[in-house]
Amino acid sequence: MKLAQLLECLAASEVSGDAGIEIKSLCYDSRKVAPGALFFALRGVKSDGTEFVEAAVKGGAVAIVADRPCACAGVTVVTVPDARLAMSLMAAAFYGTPTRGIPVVGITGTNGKTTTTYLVEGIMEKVGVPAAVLGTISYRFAATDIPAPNTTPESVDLQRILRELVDLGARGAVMEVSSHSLEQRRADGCLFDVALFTNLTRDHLDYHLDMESYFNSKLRLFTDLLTPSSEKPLRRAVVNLDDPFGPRIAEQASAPVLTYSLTGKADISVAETEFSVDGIRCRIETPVGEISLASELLGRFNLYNILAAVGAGLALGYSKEAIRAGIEGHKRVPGRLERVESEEGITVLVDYAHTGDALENVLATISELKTDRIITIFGCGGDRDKGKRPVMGEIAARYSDLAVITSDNPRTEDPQAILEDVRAGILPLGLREYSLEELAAGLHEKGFATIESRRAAIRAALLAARPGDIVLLAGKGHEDYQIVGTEKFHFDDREEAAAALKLRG
Ligand SMILES: CC(=O)N[C@H]1[C@@H](OP(=O)(O)OP(=O)(O)OC[C@H]2O[C@@H](n3ccc(=O)[nH]c3=O)[C@H](O)[C@@H]2O)O[C@H](CO)[C@@H](O)[C@@H]1O[C@H](C)C(=O)N[C@@H](C)C(=O)N[C@H](CCC(=O)O)C(=O)O
Ligand SMILES: Nc1ncnc2c1ncn2[C@@H]1O[C@H](COP(=O)(O)OP(=O)(O)OP(=O)(O)O)[C@@H](O)[C@H]1O
Repeated sequence: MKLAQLLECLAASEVSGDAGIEIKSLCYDSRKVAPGALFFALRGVKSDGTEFVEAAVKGGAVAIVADRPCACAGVTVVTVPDARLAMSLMAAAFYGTPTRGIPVVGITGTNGKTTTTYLVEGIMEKVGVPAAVLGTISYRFAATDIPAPNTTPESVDLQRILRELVDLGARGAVMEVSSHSLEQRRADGCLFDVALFTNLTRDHLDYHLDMESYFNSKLRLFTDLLTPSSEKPLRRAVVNLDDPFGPRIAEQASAPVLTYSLTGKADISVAETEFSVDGIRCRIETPVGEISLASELLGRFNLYNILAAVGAGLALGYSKEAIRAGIEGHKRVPGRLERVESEEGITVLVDYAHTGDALENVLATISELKTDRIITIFGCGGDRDKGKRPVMGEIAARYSDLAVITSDNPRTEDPQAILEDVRAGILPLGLREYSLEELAAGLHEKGFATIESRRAAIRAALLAARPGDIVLLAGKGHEDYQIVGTEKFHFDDREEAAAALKLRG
């Protein structure tokens, strides 16, 4: 494609050099540049892309886009007000705007994005719209499953992947849109029909600095994303009114809003609910009538995800029947309260919760289900935030009949030292501390244990469990590895739990 053609999608640009040159690829990293590429010099957290212009040209770049003066002999230089925004819009144009003409749902929020994307995918499937799904777990469509280094890929990668999946037959798209990506304008260039807000809790403040900036990043999905053309502005916003930030999003959204709530007045609300270890049964009131459904998803926060998906389905104009069937038949969400089959009536759940907040959230949800005892196996990563260790210890012990502290990617730290940091949060509770041998003899009173090997911990916990108990394996979720030192070993909580259940005989 000619550079001049690509420039048509930008409102402002200044070109020095030949705009008639052919652009063969787009690139934002000089280490990956190919001959004929257009190189975007981006401002980064660690470095400044303009420092790599020479390297990019050496690698074959034929033109540069930058938002600061950046002279480079022999290549065309395009100066724009915002290089990241220009990159998004030009990437969409380069890949033929893959989101044009298909329904596209963008989901943002601190929690619930992954689960909600899977539910919306299920609904789309029921109306004959096979959808591409992009998020934390992978970027996928049909048999194509591309590993996801980021929740929302960089715009050049995002548009390329969307093009690939649409060419494979995707007729819709459901995307998790992270706050980082909104701040860095990775999603401008996507034509969203529906923007959905789940919730906003404290997270990522190392990057966004304060809650207000974090909120403002999320808000961009509902207000001022730019697209290569104005052909399809946002059609509908779907907003969780129970979150304190929800009403602010609803007020400022640029499209008509569909609200949902579990506790108050909203367009979508719940008339009846029943939570159990088998799932959720509920009767949902919507502007087009009631939807009664049963889902295998567990707990209150998944009811929020269901309401969000109902909102997306209604916003797209789908029937109540398709919405019900899509949610009831949804696919397993890897590592999000994912069940491991047990024939003995023990509910074994694998969840990705690896922060204090997430762990408390999951445990509070599980506690609402009618069960016997709760056993939690968890750990904290090495070479990462040490402050959360005692906090997670205290939370796990408070909610559980048995909390088993174990390893979760110790990396280059001494695993025992990490376990000690977690244990320090439990000791003040004065609970009984079980040794491995004592645990083998049975769990007689509330307590905790410290078992360094995650495999041994899972086995000990599952041997101590009895029918009616819930056993939560927290932290790893869909991850299938354990990092010890600098080595990565295969380790999958779901496989380990299945093997441990077999040992019960
Ligand atoms: C903190 C953050 O978001 N970083 C993003 C940022 O990287 P950076 O600022 O560190 O880049 P940098 O190293 O300073 O380099 C600046 C520029 O020079 C380029 N460069 C650098 C070195 C070189 O030799 N040559 C070269 O061209 C880099 O490719 C970059 O374009 O700009 C890069 C290019 O746009 C992004 O790829 C990168 O995302 C990294 C991969 C990342 O991990 N981001 C995470 C935090 C993220 O986005 N997470 C969210 C989900 C969060 C959640 O919900 O959990 C996500 O959507 O995944
Ligand atoms: N609506 C919700 N509110 C609060 N917590 C939730 C909600 N939905 C899921 N969770 C829990 O939060 C964690 C993340 O869930 P999920 O993966 O669906 O969200 P996410 O926004 O995609 O987060 P991530 O990008 O970290 O995967 C899991 O531990 C899950 O059990």
